Amino acid sequence: MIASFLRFLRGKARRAPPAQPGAELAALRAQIGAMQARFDLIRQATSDGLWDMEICSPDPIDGDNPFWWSDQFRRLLGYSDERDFPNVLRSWSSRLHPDDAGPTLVAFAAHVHDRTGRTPYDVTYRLKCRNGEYRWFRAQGKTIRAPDGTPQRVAGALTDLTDRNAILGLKRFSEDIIANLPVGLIVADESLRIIRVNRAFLEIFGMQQEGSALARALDAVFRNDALREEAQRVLRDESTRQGIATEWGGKRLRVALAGIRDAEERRRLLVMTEDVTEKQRLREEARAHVARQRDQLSLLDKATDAILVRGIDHRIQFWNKSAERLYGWTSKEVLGRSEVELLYDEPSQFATLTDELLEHDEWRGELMHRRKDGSSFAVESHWTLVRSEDHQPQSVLVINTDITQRKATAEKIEYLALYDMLTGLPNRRLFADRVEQALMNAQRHRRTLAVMFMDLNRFKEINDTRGHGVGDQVLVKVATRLRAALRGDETLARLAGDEFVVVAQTDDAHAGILIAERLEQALTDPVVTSGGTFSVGVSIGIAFYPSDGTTSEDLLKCADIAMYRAKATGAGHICYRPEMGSELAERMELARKLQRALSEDKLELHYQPKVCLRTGKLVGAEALLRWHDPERGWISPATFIPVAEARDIIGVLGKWVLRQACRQLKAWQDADLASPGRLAVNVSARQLDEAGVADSIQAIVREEGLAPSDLELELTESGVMHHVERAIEIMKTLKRAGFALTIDDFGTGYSSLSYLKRLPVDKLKIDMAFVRDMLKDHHDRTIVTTIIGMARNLDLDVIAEGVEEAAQADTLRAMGCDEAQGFYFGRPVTAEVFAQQWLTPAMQAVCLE
Ligand SMILES: Nc1nc2c(ncn2[C@@H]2O[C@@H]3COP(=O)(O)O[C@H]4[C@@H](O)[C@H](n5cnc6c(=O)[nH]c(N)nc65)O[C@@H]4COP(=O)(O)O[C@H]3[C@H]2O)c(=O)[nH]1
Repeated sequence: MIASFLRFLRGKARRAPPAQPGAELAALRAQIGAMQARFDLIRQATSDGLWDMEICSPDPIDGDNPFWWSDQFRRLLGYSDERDFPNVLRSWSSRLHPDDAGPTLVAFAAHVHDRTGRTPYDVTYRLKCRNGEYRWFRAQGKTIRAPDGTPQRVAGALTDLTDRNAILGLKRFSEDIIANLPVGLIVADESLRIIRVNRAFLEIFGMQQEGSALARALDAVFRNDALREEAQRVLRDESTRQGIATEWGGKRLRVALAGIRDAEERRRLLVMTEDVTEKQRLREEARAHVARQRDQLSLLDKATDAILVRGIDHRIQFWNKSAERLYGWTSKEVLGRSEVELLYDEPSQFATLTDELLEHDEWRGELMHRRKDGSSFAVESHWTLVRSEDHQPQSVLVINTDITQRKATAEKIEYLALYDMLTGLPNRRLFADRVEQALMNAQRHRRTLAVMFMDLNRFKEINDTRGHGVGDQVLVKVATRLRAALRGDETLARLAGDEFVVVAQTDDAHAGILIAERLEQALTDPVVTSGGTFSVGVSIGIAFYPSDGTTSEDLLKCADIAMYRAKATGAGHICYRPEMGSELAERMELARKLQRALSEDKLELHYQPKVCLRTGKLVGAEALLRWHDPERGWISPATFIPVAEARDIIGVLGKWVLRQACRQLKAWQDADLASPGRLAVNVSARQLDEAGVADSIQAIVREEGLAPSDLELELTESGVMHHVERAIEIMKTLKRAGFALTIDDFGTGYSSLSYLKRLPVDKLKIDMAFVRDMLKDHHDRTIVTTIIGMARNLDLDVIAEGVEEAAQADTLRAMGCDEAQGFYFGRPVTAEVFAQQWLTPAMQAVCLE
């Protein structure tokens, strides 16, 4: 525009016709003044900057070329006067943007030099303003040339593009935004007619941009009148309304309305529609996921195991309720803290295990962990490495089970496997191990080993009569005493019941015997329990390595055999001898058979008469036990009674005999027969060891309907002397109860006169060994005479047993013996035979003449 104006100016100037010089000059001045005025008007009115350069240099882009700039030109760049922006080309060229300077100057030079005038000058470039900011300008120019094309001057205008570009760009930008918005957008007029619609809207509703579809578009949004009314209200009030939920073709839509005004102040309705189907699906999925997770977490909370999740940085991310209970820290206290610092005393172990986990993705094992209160406890820990989708380690799921109880149980099981619960002593298994070790040691150092088998003497009876509680107390106290009697390298164990064993390194057999004596000594004092005080003796069998055996089984067996011998003989301890082996086997077999015979009621009593030597009349009978074994025939009580004593069968056996004898006597009494007198029953020395023996004897007699005075109890002299004090006590009780008491086998037990005086007995029975040979053996005769004299002095009756001949009976009568018993008067016979022979009136006395 400016260029054409310049053209017009120049054209006019050139076309002015020659006139009168004065008038012409005046006209010309007037014309120039008018043109100047018009030019000034244009210059001031235009927003463009004007420029002009006279070409006086061959190089049009020489910086020193004089240039004219209009004030507006300077103003566009922020300058106000010529001093800041001198009238030379450099003022302009030096302010070109470095990227634009080259092309611009080239275009300028090309235009000026092109004599044909066909190269236009119309360029866009950036110029630096006074405030340092670059602004876009469009420059258009035109070169005025001589007729031969030589450029004479070049002038043009500069238009500021920056603001215009910004407006146009903003418009384009906003249109781009609207077009590319993922939200469907409609602009509607006041009648709710669509003015504009964007692509997203059409996509949401599956429409093409054509009239009928667009007409339906609003219907699609405003499916109900309420919504339409709402839209009109928003339009009217220029308000906004968001979050309106509606549906279209199975899609869930969220609509927002806004009432606005356009540039011309007309009311417009913006309808923004978002397809939230997928978003809502994802939200619902996320909600379900969260709910699921919450459920899972609550399940994890219900788990009895401590479950935690730690990050790869070891910091705790999850901590369930059981973990809170187990460790004492709440979830709040531990989240974000390092598991290793919290639970581990040994971080190095944690580091090693973490390396293992990273290698194998899993680790399981036992660990010691720390609680909040500082206490340590054992856990079984299971670690699982959780990896991300790209297989990078992400976190570790840890499940910890408290195994304190399990470990304690395992330890207890282990303890029970090796130790006796009651006494805390090693049991059979551990003892066998210890013997094996001792054997290896003894072999290596060529030493002797003593293995001792011990059995308590009165234990079964204590257990039976006072109950297991008291029996246990006895065992515990005995164990304590035996242990105290041993040295540290001597092992004591309890095998079962009242069986204890010892293994000890010894220099010789004598050293072994000394240990046994120490053990016996330990039990000399009575054992005091809540159920009574008991004298508990012990029988000890000793076997030596290597003389008696080289294995633990052999040594124990030999010691066991020796123990039975000790028990049978009443000796405290006995060392094993090879011949004991077979004897024991036989005795054990016998004991087994005896027990069976007793339980099967295969035993019976025979009765032997006792006769008054003076009158020849029956004064009583002795009940004698008989056992007929189908294989071995009749077995003598002299054989099986010691076995019964050694095997603790004697208590039961004795009671059976007493009860049978009582029943028989009662039967005779109840029958219309002559009185058999007192019935004598043998009481074994071992029976006296039983607790409450006096009570049980009385009870049986009472139960069978007899009086103690109906019975005579025979106790062997040796048996009484075995535990004389105790025997005296029991005998006193029995005597007080009314039983007649006789010392059996008198003369064999070495009882001293002092003891004899204290024994509350009625009668002495001279052992048949003296009676048998008294007529031939002067020595025996003297003994018999002495015993009879002693009895007289002590005011006791005396009876002789084993009287087989009349001469013996005569002699005994002559000696002053009161009664006699023996084959001469009658053999032991069954109850029926005895009744026939002795209890019918005619048979009441034997003829002594
Ligand atoms: N050679 C010979 N022997 C005669 C004569 N008169 C009796 N005998 C036997 O001598 C033993 C007498 O019994 P004892 O001295 O109490 O000796 C008894 C007694 O100590 C014990 N005994 C027998 N029965 C019982 C019982 O029920 N309980 C207990 N604890 N011991 C019993 O067994 C021992 C042996 O009993 P038995 O074999 O029955 O032997 C009986 C009897 O059969 C005779 O003139 N000549």
